[in-house]
Amino acid sequence: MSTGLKDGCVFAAAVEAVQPDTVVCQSIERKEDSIVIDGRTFTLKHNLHLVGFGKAVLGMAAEAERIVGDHLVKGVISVPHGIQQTLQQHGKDHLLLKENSHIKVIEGAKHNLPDADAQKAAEEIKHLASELTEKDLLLVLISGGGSALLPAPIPPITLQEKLDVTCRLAGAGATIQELNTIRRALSLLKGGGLAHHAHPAQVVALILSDVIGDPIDMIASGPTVMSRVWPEEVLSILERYKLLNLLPTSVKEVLDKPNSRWKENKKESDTSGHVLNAVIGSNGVALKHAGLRARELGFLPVVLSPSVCGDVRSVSRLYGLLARFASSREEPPPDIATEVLKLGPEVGVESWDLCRTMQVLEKGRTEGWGATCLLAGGEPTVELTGKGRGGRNQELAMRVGLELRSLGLPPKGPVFLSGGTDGQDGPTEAAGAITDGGLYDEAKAQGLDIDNFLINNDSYTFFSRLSGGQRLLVPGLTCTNVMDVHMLLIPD
Ligand SMILES: Nc1ncnc2c1ncn2[C@@H]1O[C@H](COP(=O)(O)OP(=O)(O)OP(=O)(O)O)[C@@H](O)[C@H]1O
Ligand SMILES: O=C(O)[C@H](O)CO
Repeated sequence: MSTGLKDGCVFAAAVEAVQPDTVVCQSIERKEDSIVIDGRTFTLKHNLHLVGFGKAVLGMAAEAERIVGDHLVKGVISVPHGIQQTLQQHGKDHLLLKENSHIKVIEGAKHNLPDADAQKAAEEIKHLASELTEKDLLLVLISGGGSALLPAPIPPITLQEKLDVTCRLAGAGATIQELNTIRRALSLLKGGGLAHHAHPAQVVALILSDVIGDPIDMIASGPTVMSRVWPEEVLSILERYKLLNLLPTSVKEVLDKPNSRWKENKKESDTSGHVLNAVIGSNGVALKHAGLRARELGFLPVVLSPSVCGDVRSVSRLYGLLARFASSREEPPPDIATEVLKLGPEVGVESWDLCRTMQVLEKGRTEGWGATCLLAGGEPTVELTGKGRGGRNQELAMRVGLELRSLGLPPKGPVFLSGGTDGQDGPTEAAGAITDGGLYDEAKAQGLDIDNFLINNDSYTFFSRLSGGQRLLVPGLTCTNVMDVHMLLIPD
C-alpha cells in the first residue's frame, strides 16, 4: 500500500469513529425497560421525548429511536436543508429515520444561516419541551451547526436582526466563543434555555463536539447548559468588533435586561439537578481511533493534541519542524526543539504535549521503531486576503509542503495530510489535501506558481490542477463533524 493510501485509511478511521450512529450506539446502553447513559440509569415508561439540532443529528436520532423503540413518544429535530435527499443519494439509508418514525424532521438553515424554517423548528422544540412533566425524559441530540438550526430570538428581536448581529460578528473575525456568547444573550433556548423550558422533566443531552476543548456551554451555544449572561462580557465583545453603535433598539432593549429572558415562564429556574450533559464524540475520539488504525498499518502512532488552532502559517511551521526533528539521522539541532516549544502558545498546544511528542519521535528515531504517524486535530484559521477557492485544510497542506522543502526534507520523505472530518473544506468538494516536500517542484514542473495560488487563497484550484487532482482528499459526505484531522507520516 502506498503512503498516500495509508494516509487515506487513517483519516477514514478517524471519521468512522465519530459517525453519528456509532457514537449514539456506544453511549446508550439498553437494559430491558431502562437505559444507562454515562453510568446513570433512566427508567423508560413510554415517557421518552426527543429533540435535536445540528448537522449530524439525523443519524444520531435514527440510532436513538432504534435503541429506545416504542418508549419514544414524540420527537422533533432541526437538521440542514436537503440532508435527507443527500443521504439517500449517497446510499446512507441507515442514517435516515424509518417510515413509521415518531420523530418529525424539519429541514432548514440554508447555507448554514438561521431562517424561517429553522425558527419554526425551534418553536416546535420549545413547545415540546414546555409540555413535559416530572415523569418525562427528554433526550437532546446536539452537534455542530446547532446554533443556526435553533434560532429563538428573545422578543422583540426579530430573526433578521439577530442574524445581522451574528453575521457582522462572524464577518469581523469573532471566535466561536465570542459569537456564541452573543447568541446566548439574545436567545430563548441557548445558554440553558431549552433545559429551563423542559423543567421539571429529566434532560439528557448527547453532544458531538465541534469546538476546541469540548466546552458544553459553547457547542451549539449550550441549550442544555445553564449560563448566566454577563452584560460586561457581552458589551466588550460588541465593542471589540465595533458593533455597539450599530445595534437595533430591540437588541439594546434585551441586553439592558440580561437574565430576564425566562421571567414569564412559571417554571422554576434551577434545573441543574435535572440535566445530564454527555460529550459522546470529539476530535480526541477521532484521533484515538486514527492512532489505532495507524498501528495496524505498521506505524508507531503519536497523538500530539486535539486543540491545534491559530494561523495556518504557524501551524505549518510546527509540522515542518516536527518532521525535521523526527527525520534527522543524527541528533537534531537543539534550536528545532526550542522553536517548537516557542510556537506552542500560538498554535494552542501545551508545552507538555510538545515535549512528550518530541520524546516519542526521538525514541522512534534512535531506537529504530520504524515509520511514525503523528496525529493532531483542531481548527486553524486562514487570513483571507484573496478571492480564490479553498479551505483551511488545503491551504495548510500547501504550506506544510513548502515548509518540508525549506527545511531540507527530501521530496519522498514525510507525508502530510489535513482534512475536515465533515468532508468539506471551506466551500469546496474536497475535505483537504495530501502533500510532501516535493510539492513545490511538482507544481513548478507543471507550470503552476504555488506562491500566487497562496496569495489568492486559491488552494482548491491549485490542487485540482496539480497532477490531475491526485493530492486532493475527497471522501464525500461524511455525516459528522469534529473539526479537522492532521497527520504526518514519517518514514523510517
Ligand atoms: N478560499 C479560501 N481559502 C482558505 N480558507 C477558506 C477559503 N474560503 C473559506 N475558507 C475558510 O473556510 C472556513 C469556512 O468554511 P466552513 O463553512 O466549512 O467552515 P467550518 O468551520 O468548517 O464550518 P462547520 O463548523 O460547519 O464545519 C473558514 O475557516 C474560512 O476561513
Ligand atoms: O453550532 C455552533 O454553534 C457551532 O457549530 C459550534 O458548535
